[in-house]
Order: sequence, then C-alpha cells, then structure tokens
Amino acid sequence: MQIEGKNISFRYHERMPWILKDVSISIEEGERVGLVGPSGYGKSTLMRILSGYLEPQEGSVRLDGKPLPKKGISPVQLIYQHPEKAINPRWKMKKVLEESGMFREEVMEALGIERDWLNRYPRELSGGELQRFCVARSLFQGTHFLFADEMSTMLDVITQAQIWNLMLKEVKERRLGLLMVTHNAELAKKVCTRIINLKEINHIGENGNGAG
Ligand SMILES: Nc1ncnc2c1ncn2[C@@H]1O[C@H](COP(=O)(O)OP(=O)(O)OP(=O)(O)O)[C@@H](O)[C@H]1O
Repeated sequence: MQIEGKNISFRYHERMPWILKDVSISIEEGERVGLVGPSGYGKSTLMRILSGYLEPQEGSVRLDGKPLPKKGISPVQLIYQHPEKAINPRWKMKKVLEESGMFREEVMEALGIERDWLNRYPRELSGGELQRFCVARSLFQGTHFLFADEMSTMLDVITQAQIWNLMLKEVKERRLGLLMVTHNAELAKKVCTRIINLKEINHIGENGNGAG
C-alpha cells in the first residue's frame, strides 16, 4: 500500500496565511519516515490532513490511488500528544479497546497496561497510562500506516522506550508504514529509514504564496 498527499495547500481560515502550499509527499508500507521542520511550521497539520482529520483546501490524499475510507476504523492511524482528546471520555477503557478489536494480551503486557485500568474512565488515568491505550488501539488488525505526532514527548524515558520498542516491533513485523514527528534527533535516527524536511517540500513564500 501507498499513502500519498498530492499538491496539498492548507490554511486554518481564509483570512489567515497559508501554512502548507503545494506539498506532495508519499510513503510506502514498510517505510519508516521522520518528518522534521521548525516549531509551528505545519508538521502536525500535515499529519492531520494525511490521516483524514482535516480537509485541505487544495490537493488530495490518496491511499493506493483512492480517497481515505470515510467509514469504519481507518487503516491510517494517528497517535498524537494529547491522548485525552483522542479517547471517548464516556467509555471505560475496556470498551475503548474492544471497539478497535485490539485486545491482544501480548500488546497489553508489552505496553504495561494493567488489568485494573480497564475498568476506569479516561479521566481516571494519567497521560502516560492513557497514551499506552492509544498506542494499543492504533495497532489493530486493519492498520497499514501509523502516524506518530510527538506521541512520547510527555512521557518519562522508561515509558517512552517501552512504547517505542513495542511499536517498532509491530511496525517491522507487520511491515506497517510509519510517519513520525519528533524533536528527538536520536530517536529519529534510530527509528527512521528516511527523513523528510517539511521546509524542502513546502512551497510557502514562493511566487507570492506567503501570507494572504
Ligand atoms: N486549530 C488551529 N487554528 C488556527 N491555527 C492553528 C491551529 N492549529 C495550528 N495552528 C497554527 O498553524 C501553524 C502550524 O501548526 P502545527 O501544529 O501544524 O505546527 P508543527 O510544525 O507541528 O509545530 P510544533 O513542532 O511546534 O508542534 C502554527 O502557526 C499554529 O499556530
């Protein structure tokens, strides 16, 4: 499978400046790609567009040449910094995992998810505990691409390593495509097979494309 963003331009409002202009990017399954660029430059925005959470004003996102499916659990899974925003606050964690069909014992164990947490609501867990559920959920059977947006920034070093070890094992075994944003150059070097600098593929400011 291949995911492709073609000639994407985006701004949050028509009175605001373009953030992305004519950005094209393509990732194959089995690739592990690091997306780098200055803070506030549009990395998260591009990830949200590529995973179908935001519609670009221009251009399109294609999964093997077709639009992203609108129904069911997406084959493109986004994990981001704020797990509390990604999980239904009214569901207990058991239901969250069941809904995704992700109830694999070895994943729970590898992520250090404790049995007792399953009967809690999201507000009754810490950010790090909740993020483990987001990771578990993202690894469901139908996932082909995983997008990780600074997902481990808020976690302690041991939890970060635990989560990345499991993610990488799954990504490699299942030949998932991985796109990750991180400010941790060491981590990127260890994980990625390719690095994309958003500055090099974003045509903002060229031919009068800047603010306006
Ligand atoms: N919902 C929103 N409404 C309006 N502007 C937004 C919104 N989300 C982000 N922005 C702006 O869009 C620009 C790009 O933000 P984005 O989060 O994509 O950057 P980033 O490269 O991921 O940054 P960082 O590395 O700091 O996380 C920033 O100037 C930000 O302030």
